Amino acid sequence: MSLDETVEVVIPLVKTITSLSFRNLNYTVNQKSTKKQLLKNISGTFRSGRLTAIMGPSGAGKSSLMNALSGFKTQGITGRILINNEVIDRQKYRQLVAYNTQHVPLLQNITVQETLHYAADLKLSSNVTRIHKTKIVNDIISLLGLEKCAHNQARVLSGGERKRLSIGLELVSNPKLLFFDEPTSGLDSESSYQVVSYLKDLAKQGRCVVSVIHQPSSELLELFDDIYVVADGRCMYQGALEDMIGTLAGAGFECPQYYNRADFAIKVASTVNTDPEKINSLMKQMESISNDQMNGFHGELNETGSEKLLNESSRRGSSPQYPISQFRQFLILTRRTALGTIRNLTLTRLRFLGHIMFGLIVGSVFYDVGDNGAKVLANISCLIMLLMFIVFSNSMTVVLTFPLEMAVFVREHKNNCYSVVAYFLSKIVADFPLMLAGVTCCQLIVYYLTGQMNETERIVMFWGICALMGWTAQMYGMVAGCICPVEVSPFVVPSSIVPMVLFSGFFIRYGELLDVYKPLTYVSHFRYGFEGLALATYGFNRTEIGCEEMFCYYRKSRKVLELLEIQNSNYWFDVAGLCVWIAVLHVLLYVSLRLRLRWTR
Ligand SMILES: Nc1ncnc2c1ncn2[C@@H]1O[C@H](COP(=O)(O)OP(=O)(O)OP(=O)(O)O)[C@@H](O)[C@H]1O
Repeated sequence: MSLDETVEVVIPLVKTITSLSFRNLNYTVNQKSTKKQLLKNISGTFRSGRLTAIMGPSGAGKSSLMNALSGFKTQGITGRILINNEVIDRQKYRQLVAYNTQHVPLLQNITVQETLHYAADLKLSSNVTRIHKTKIVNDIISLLGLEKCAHNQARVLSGGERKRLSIGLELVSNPKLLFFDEPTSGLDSESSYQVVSYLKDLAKQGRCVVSVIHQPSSELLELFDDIYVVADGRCMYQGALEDMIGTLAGAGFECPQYYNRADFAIKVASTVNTDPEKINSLMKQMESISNDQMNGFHGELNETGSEKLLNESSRRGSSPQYPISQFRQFLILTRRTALGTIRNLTLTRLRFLGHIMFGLIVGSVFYDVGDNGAKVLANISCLIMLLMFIVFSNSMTVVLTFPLEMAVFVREHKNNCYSVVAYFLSKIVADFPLMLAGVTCCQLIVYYLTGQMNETERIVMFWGICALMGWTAQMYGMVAGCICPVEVSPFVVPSSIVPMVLFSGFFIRYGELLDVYKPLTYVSHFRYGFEGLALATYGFNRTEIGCEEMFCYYRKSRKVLELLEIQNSNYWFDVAGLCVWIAVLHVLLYVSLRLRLRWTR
């Protein structure tokens, strides 16, 4: 943990949560050369069994408070978070909390029911039976009124349905603490009322439910028990809804008759800079209430036996980080990714048919050039074309689909659903077969239509290089999709691949390069791919090339190898070069996933 990460999260060892308190929370971010304080020594308490609304003007720090309390952000945050006045470790805290952010990313091609099932598989212990999980999922579907769309894929859901599904995802593990960031944004008044009613039901069942709410109608506001108003990163009011107007009036802010109470509170909070004296005294009053509450809880807990609870929890020992083993996580994620890929019919079909179409087009353009001494240059061009297609098609499709999956990965990993290793391995395994199938079809069509040598060893060697290039390209796309923002990666991938093509040995030979560029040929995976294909085609004791003309300059394959300056090259060296590339890209992908999580801390 870095030095500035001094949040002391006290994760309770107790089964029943009665209160979540936070003391002197500060949240500071670096902005250019300065530091900006988003939360300023803010304190408060949320009780279970009650639905609490966090309100405040835009930019007051509501989402920042949620991010800090949910543990989704840890960098730059200091202070204490206590549950039942006990300090708990971060790991346990994350297991108790569910955080529904404003925009929950969903896997587009998975249905509502499947999404909840996968969440149950990942979040519930493997001791929970399949039947029990199905019951939990069905209960959530009916609780949230999702029966009508249970078999719809996420991409066709309405805004309200998406919202309810995202809430359902948090309910699967029956968390004790639930945070929602504007769960009604984008919903009509009726859907908003429904969603907040669900939240109220959840709170009534004994959970601690806190929701940021933006300008609620009077009817919606009535559903909340407690209100927490944030103004400029500080607490301006906390307490019961019915006491709010009285408290504000006591501080000199009189609410006009028939005025919406939420609007009035936000209006008062907006005067934080214009009427600082009155607001400051209100904030001081709230701070002293917070202190009193903390002291009160401390007494309460001592009386009701927090010691007993602590002893009980230590007997139970510390719980593992994830509800299921990493191997099971890997299996579930692989299944889910594969299902998503198969369901993405447009892209999957396009990708597969694209390979076949390309094979047919290139094969017919370069028809029968493989064993023709007069068309050697055309055959070599065909090889580089094939490689370019394999690389661009496999890297670009991944680069466009990966970022959305990344958003899901970040959310689920932060929710303690699975490890980075499990996700990393599942991603590699699940995407591999489609790539291999496409590349195999494409290269076989090209190989036969262009009339290359019909020798098993050559066919296998040719296929091996194409498969390794496809694998390299796919990994390359994943790394770029993981590190770069989605607006940048479609540019980064082609523009970084083109220089590799330049040093492949096709456009300019090794001997013709300036000395300064020569080392780059060892870095270019196109060099290994192109050289490997050329050797599989013309190397390995291939002596004569067919010739239908009177004279063919490239009658001997040795001449072709000399033309390309690869007469002394070794096919297995090229295979090794590509394997090194693949290994490095795997390491890079793992590091990028970790970096991605770090950037969102
Ligand atoms: N990473 C960041 N770097 C710099 N400033 C930030 C960062 N995150 C948030 N802010 C700023 O902090 C302030 C509080 O942001 P926050 O999102 O918590 O406000 P909010 O009350 O949730 O607003 P809204 O109701 O508009 O969503 C805003 O002025 C915002 O611009």
